[in-house]
Amino acid sequence: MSTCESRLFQAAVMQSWNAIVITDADLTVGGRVEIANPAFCAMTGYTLEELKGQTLKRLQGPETDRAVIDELRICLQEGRFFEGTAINYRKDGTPYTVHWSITPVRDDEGKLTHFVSIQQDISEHVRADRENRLLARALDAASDPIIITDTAKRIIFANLAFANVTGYAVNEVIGMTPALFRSGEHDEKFYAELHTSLASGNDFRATFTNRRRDGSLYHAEQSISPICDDAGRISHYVSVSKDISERVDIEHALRQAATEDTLTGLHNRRHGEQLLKEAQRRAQVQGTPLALLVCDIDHFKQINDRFGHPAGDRVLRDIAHILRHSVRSRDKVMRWGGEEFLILLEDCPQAAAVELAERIRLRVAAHRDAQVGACTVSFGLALRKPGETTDALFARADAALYEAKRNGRNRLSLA
Ligand SMILES: Nc1nc2c(ncn2[C@@H]2O[C@H](COP(=O)(O)OP(=O)(O)OP(=O)(O)O)[C@@H](O)[C@H]2O)c(=O)[nH]1
Repeated sequence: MSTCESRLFQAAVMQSWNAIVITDADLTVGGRVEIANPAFCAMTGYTLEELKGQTLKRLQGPETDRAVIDELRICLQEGRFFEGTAINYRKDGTPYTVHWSITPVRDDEGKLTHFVSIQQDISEHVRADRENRLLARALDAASDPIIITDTAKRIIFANLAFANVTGYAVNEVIGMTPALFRSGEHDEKFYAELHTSLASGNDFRATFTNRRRDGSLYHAEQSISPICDDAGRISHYVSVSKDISERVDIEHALRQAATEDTLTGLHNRRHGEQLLKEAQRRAQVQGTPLALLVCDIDHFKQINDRFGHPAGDRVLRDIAHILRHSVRSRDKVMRWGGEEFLILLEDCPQAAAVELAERIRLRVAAHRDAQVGACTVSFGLALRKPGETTDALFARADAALYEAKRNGRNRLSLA
């Protein structure tokens, strides 16, 4: 090697960020330090003068892993390369975790002359790694579902509670976006609010309806918060949720029980009265037509008497089904009493209401129950007059129904 090259190598060793120490190969005492660069001195706290001629055993201490040292010794004795990690101690007694790679150096005759050890203090890395593992274990132990996503909305962490609630294994959701759990129950406005809130650095809290792996839905009270990096830029989002399906299901059942007729699934009378009042108010304000169609099954008592109550119930359900599937989606069909139904038609002119009643009449007449056979329905139709109350409107529709019954049934009568 030329003098110039030698100078260059020396400069490289001295300026290296990695700690470099070179010992002789006399393993009877343990290899004495010949060269140590400034990074090594800074790491250990010893000066070159203090290290020179000494073995590196002085860096070992109570927590130094004996097994690693034994393996190191065997490797060096056999003149092999060694790589390993152990705890060493600085001059002031503080421990640090060091990673070594030690290369044996031989002379022209192949005789071992030195060992070059390149070392790195990885204490910070080990500490951060331990802390990360502890945090991951803590998140896993949390009973509430937690996920962390990156800015591309990809899931980078999901805890066990999340896996339990969704039915997905943790590794199945890593790399996916939360769109995987979309139920279709939320409109675009909901997601727009979510994105606006998070993009402006605010938390977003809402009750989400999500889809599990098996397709079933669950309800979660979810809080999503942005997490910022050291530069203050949003780098991740953490979502903590609480499965509230049981509560939502109970609330839903209670709401249904309060508003729905159990036999037919139509709006019940109590809820129907409220819907009627709301429709009447809208018609009043907007000046739009409001039609009320009262529909009653003809001779229903005879059906009960001849075929029994269960057959009567079946007919009620079938006719309710026909009514519901004959109207527009915005129309309201209610079970008003035993065999009497009310159809509320907002913004519906008389001709359209008459046409609808006729359509229903024909469909009911065409329907055959295996036991009961065919049955018919009669209608009374009233169109709201300006300023008319719901009671007065209903009374006129009911009177028209009475008229239809009196005139032979299976027909519509106009108020
Ligand atoms: N199966 C069954 N029957 C019911 C239910 N609610 C009321 N009813 C019966 O419906 C029948 C109604 O009889 P009516 O009011 O005399 O009327 P109708 O026999 O249909 O005669 P018209 O209306 O004049 O054609 C009664 O026998 C009630 O007991 C129900 O939920 N299920």
